[in-house]
Amino acid sequence: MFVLVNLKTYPCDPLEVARAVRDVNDTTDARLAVAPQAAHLERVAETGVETWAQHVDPIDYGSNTGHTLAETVAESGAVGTLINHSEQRLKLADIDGSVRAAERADLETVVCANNPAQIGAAAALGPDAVAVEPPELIGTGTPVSQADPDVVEDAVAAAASVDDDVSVLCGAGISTGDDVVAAGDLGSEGVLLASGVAKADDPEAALEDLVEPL
Ligand SMILES: O=C(CO)COP(=O)(O)O
Repeated sequence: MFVLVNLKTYPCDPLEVARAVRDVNDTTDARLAVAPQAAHLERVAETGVETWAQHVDPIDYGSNTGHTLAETVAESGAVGTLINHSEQRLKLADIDGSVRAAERADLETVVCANNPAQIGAAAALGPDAVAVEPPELIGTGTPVSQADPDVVEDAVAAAASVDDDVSVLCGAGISTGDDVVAAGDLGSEGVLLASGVAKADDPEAALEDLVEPL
């Protein structure tokens, strides 16, 4: 299972979480990675943890003030990027452009989507993976794998019907090892989570709990 920890703009110490993700990764067969804010990418990557960006823009080098260029993200040490997170929604053409920009920079891609229909559309753009995250469950602590198992199974079916090579993650409310196991049982190849680790008093303990049954 792939466990991708999105730090959003939570007021956590990104280096503390990065070191915890790195250290717990060394204890498990699961693959763990962290997605800090763009301004923290370089320092987080220097810890040796697998580092992802939260977003790249559908742009190339040039006059794009305030944008995030995929090549700069890669130079900062990221190996992948989220695209179209529920808190950073893009138009379809821009999702496509961001996937192409990430590919140009050799970044792995996870395109997020709200529901199975959008997952099918996202999979058609040829990312490495898609992630289904019902917005109403994000940050609630109520895991999508329990509250809405159909949405995960339907997302897996939607992606497979478009492109078998696109893996499916799920997210929203995931915070325990049981939630991760339930996600896997529904056909998900990984989970995307945030508050369960970024807002935990002890992020390393939270991560150990997440991977314990894997
Ligand atoms: O948006 C999410 C991950 O990108 C999910 O957030 P929570 O894990 O806080 O529900």
